[in-house]
Amino acid sequence: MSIRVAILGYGNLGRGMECAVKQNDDMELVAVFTRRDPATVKTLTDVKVYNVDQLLSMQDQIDVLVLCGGSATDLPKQTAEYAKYFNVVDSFDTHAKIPEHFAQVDTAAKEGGKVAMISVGWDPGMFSLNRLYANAILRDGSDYTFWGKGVSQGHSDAIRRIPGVKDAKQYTIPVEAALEAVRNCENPVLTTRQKHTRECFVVAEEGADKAQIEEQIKTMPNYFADYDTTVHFITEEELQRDHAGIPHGGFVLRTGKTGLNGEHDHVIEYSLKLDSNPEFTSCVLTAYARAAYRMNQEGQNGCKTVFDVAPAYLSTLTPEEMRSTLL
Ligand SMILES: NC(=O)C1=CN([C@@H]2O[C@H](COP(=O)(O)OP(=O)(O)OC[C@H]3O[C@@H](n4cnc5c(N)ncnc54)[C@H](OP(=O)(O)O)[C@@H]3O)[C@@H](O)[C@H]2O)C=CC1
Ligand SMILES: N[C@@H](C[C@H]1CC(C(=O)O)=NO1)C(=O)O
Repeated sequence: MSIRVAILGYGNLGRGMECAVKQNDDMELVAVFTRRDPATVKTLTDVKVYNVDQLLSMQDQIDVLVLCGGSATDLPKQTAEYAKYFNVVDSFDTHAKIPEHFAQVDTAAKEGGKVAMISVGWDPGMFSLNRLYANAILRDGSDYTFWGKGVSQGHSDAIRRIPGVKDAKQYTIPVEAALEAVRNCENPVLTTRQKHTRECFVVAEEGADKAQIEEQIKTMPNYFADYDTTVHFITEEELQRDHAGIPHGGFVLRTGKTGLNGEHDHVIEYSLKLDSNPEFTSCVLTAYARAAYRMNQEGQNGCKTVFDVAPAYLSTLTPEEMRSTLL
């Protein structure tokens, strides 16, 4: 029997989920839910679209609800709200607020006897896993994470939530000299500001106060305050013409030493090069949706992160197939 998946929130990630579920023949997409008028939401497939006020009435038709809202303002409310009723997966990526989000979602999921997986994606998500593996293995070392150059969906979403902003895209740009020093095993000590810069392209509403929008972006805690940030105001046409894609990627690196006197240097590197940040992130969400369903079927409940999920839960392979093909 297929795992019945539903989506709440139809934006870049929602469209990515629509594609990702189609690539998994043990799953079916049963519905898309939106806070808007369903008639205004045009999907890629013939999946039915409902307003979110229909969601609870369809509880018995859904095995896993994937929350595709924004981390800045949607997921802090929605994940805990629906974890009481559904197995849920979200991509919450406001790193500084993950402990608080975990606590709220854990209470809700335990109350409902459901599994809730938070902060699933690539960072947080796959990059988190690789930071943990590298740190556990190379005990004497230094960790580094670099993103881009590419479009951060979380940062773009955060800008779009500012009053007076009609649309926006944010590029994260690694400081090449910092990346080179890390790859040369120089083990540099780098501040947040020394690793990345951020460049924003913003379409302002007619008559909006651009100086105030720029100030709100540059001082935004957890997103921009600790970075050197540039803001460009452009037209909707220019945004569509010059910034239509959502590519991204990055590296997790750990450089470390072994030997009784640190005789030998080692570099662990995990990298991603993504044509579509939302479509890749949705593929990660889909694998963890499978895991959430299976873990709940075993009687597990409460909030989980990628650290709590044994890899076998993610795969469609049988244990024998895994042992014969992946070991
Ligand atoms: N952990 C990770 O590695 C990653 C995490 N993310 C997270 O995913 C989040 C979502 O990103 P993304 O999908 O790009 O955000 P979007 O802005 O595209 O969508 C967010 C929500 O906004 C609403 N929305 C979308 N389009 C419109 C529209 N035209 N008019 C009105 N409302 C609209 C939708 O809700 P509704 O349908 O209810 O209106 C949607 O769920 C990011 O904030 C980020 O935090 C993203 C990438 C990687
Ligand atoms: N969560 C990020 C995924 C990566 C990208 C990123 C950044 O560019 O700052 N941080 O983490 C996203 O929303 O795209």
